[in-house]
Amino acid sequence: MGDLTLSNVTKSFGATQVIKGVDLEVNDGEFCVFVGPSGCGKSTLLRMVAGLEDVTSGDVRIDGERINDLAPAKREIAMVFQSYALYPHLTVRDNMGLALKQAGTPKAEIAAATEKAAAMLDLGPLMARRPSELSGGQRQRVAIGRAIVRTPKLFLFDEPLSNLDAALRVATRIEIARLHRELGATMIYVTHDQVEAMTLADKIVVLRAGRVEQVGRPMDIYNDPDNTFVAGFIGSPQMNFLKSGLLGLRSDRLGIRPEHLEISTSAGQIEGRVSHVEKLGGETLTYVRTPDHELLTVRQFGEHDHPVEQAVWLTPDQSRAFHFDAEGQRLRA
Ligand SMILES: Nc1ncnc2c1ncn2[C@@H]1O[C@H](COP(=O)(O)OP(=O)(O)OP(=O)(O)O)[C@@H](O)[C@H]1O
Repeated sequence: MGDLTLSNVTKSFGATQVIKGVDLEVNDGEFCVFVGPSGCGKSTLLRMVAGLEDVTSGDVRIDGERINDLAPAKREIAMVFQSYALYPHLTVRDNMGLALKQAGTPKAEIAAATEKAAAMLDLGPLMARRPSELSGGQRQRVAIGRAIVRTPKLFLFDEPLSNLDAALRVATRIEIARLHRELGATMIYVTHDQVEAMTLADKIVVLRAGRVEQVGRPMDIYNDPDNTFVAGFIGSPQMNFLKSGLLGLRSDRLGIRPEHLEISTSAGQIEGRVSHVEKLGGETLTYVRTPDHELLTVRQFGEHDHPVEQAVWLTPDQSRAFHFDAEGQRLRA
C-alpha cells in the first residue's frame, strides 16, 4: 500500500511561510505530479514527505499513519534526485544494492533484487562499471534502479530529468512511465516542465506560491482550468488572454489556445501585425502584435508563410474559449 495524505500542511523558513496550508490525497498506485513555477514550493513539499524537512504544522500520513516525526529511513520511501547522488567508488551493482546491504538484507536477496531492477532498466551490461564510466542517462537509470530495489511504499522524484539532453529526457520519461505501469507503485514527481506533467501524471497538482491552485487529471486540467494561472501554465505554447470587452463579451478576460485562433489576411475580429514566425516542422507558430492585447500566438499545423509586419486579422473560435472574471477566476457557463 502507498496512500499519502497531506492535511493543512505548512512550512516556514524563519518568518517566511513557503507552504501555506496544503491538503492533498495521493491514492495507492497513483502517479502524482507536482508542477508549478520556480520557487512555488514543489521540492519543499516533496522533501517534507521524504522527511528531509520538518513539517511546521499539519499532518503527513502514509496509509493512515501520521509520519511527521518518523525518521526518513523508517518511512519506506525512495527518492530520486536531479543530481544522481551515486557513490563514485562503487560499481553500478554495489550502488544499487547499498541500501539493502545497510539494512542487513541477506546477500542472495540483494543479488536477486539488484538483477531484477537491472533487467527492468536494461542495466545488465553496465553492472560492473563505476558512475564515471556512464553517460548522464545511464547514471539516472542507476539512481532509479537504486530506488526500485528497495520496493518502497512511495517513490519520490525531484526533477530527475533536468540534467539530461532533450532526446534522453523523452526516452527516460517513457521509461519512467513504463516502470510505473510495471511496478504499480505510488509515485510523486516534481517538475516545472508541464509536458512531463501532462504525459506522466494520473493526477496533476498545480502549485503557486505555496498553495494548490488545482488538482486533477491532466486532460481535465487542460480542458477545464479553474483560473488564468492554471490555464496559462498548462499548455504549450501558452494560452492567449484577450480583453473580452473589446469583443463585445461580458466576461473580463477570454482565454483562447493558440490552435483555436484563426488567422486571415482579409477579415476577422482582431487586427494586428505579424511580429515573428516559428516554423517547427509539423506546425507553425505565428506571433501577432495587436494594439489592445499582448502578443498573441497562433498555431497552425503544417508550414505557413506570414511575412513579418504583414497585416492580419485574428478570430477566436468562441466555442473553444474560456471566460474569466477580473480576479482571473473561471466563469463557467
Ligand atoms: N532551506 C531554506 N531556507 C530558506 N528558504 C528556503 C529554503 N529552501 C527553500 N526555500 C524557499 O522556499 C520557497 C520554495 O522553494 P522550493 O525549492 O520548494 O521551490 P520549487 O518549487 O521546488 O522551485 P524550483 O522549481 O526552482 O526548484 C522558495 O522561495 C525558496 O527560496
